[in-house]
Amino acid sequence: MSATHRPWRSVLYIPGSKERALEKARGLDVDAIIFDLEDAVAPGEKANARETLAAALRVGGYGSRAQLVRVNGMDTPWGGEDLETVMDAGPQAILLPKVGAATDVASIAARLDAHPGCAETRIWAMMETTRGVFNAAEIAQAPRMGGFVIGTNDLAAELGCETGGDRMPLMMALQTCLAAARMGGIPCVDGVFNAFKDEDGLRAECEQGRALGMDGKTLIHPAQVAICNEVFSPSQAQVDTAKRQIEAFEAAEAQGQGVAVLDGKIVENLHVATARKVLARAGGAS
Ligand SMILES: CC(C)(COP(=O)(O)OP(=O)(O)OC[C@H]1O[C@@H](n2cnc3c(N)ncnc32)[C@H](O)[C@@H]1OP(=O)(O)O)[C@@H](O)C(=O)NCCC(=O)NCCSC(=O)C[C@H](O)C(=O)O
Ligand SMILES: [Mg+2]
Repeated sequence: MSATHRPWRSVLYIPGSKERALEKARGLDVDAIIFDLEDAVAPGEKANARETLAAALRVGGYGSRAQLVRVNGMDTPWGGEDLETVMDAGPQAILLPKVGAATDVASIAARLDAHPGCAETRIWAMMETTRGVFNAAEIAQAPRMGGFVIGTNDLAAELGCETGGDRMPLMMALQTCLAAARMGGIPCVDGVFNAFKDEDGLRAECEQGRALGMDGKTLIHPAQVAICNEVFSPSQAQVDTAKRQIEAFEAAEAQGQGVAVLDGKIVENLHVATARKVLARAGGAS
């Protein structure tokens, strides 16, 4: 399934060091998993996490959930070894932290090009630095680029802004990254909601992310999954309309028409593209 035609509603971080969580994720109703070697893993656990994660990836069992591995930055003592270990597993995607420019991505893409097991591996970018925000458009079009994950914690820390409430201080960064992702034709997944026991707060932030146009949200705890899937899933009425729009357009096309009419409204190519995205968002992992 291509990145643009699959759901990205719920994207769960799992610390690479936690065997129990790695096991539990095989049964969770999430669209994607971020296996984390970066911030969820303490410095003293980095080497152990790398091996624990490599073993879990070899065993597999994550079904149709998309799988991203977040490595440590290449400017840290761990990034290089993370990348070597992860490349040997032939991952679907590598998530780079604190991407500041397209060249950060291009240098990793060149290393993937040289690795025989990584022909299909995509690179995702954590958008969580002010430099990254201002270079978002070029990053979205970097080689092998698969999508953006917003890092609201790092962004807020660098900006020195407050994160609670309506996230107004982050809005320029969120919308800039989202617009760049749309220009590059890649998914954009919102940042985490830290207070994982606050269901109302999570729901409100999911709704805000959906209203902004985010494809989904990153999560830190299994208890956040159901609310996130619910908010980012289209309603049954939206799914039905999307299916009918596609059918109507295909029927019109078969008769040599470029435009269909459904319920008194025109259906053109762009509506069909939106309808297909609605159906993609309605999908789930298994
Ligand atoms: C937040 C946690 C530390 C809480 O852990 P814990 O107290 O162990 O939670 P529970 O006892 O409630 O766990 C219940 C069961 O769920 C499993 N579990 C917990 N978390 C996960 C998970 N993320 N994935 C899969 N399974 C999980 C436990 O193993 C329990 O299972 P069972 O034994 O069957 O009952 C913890 O949730 C956690 O570590 N979360 C991940 C934190 C993380 O990944 N942080 C880094 C990513 S966020 C980030 O970096 C943001 C970004 O970069 C930015 O800048 O914004
Ligand atoms: Mg971060």
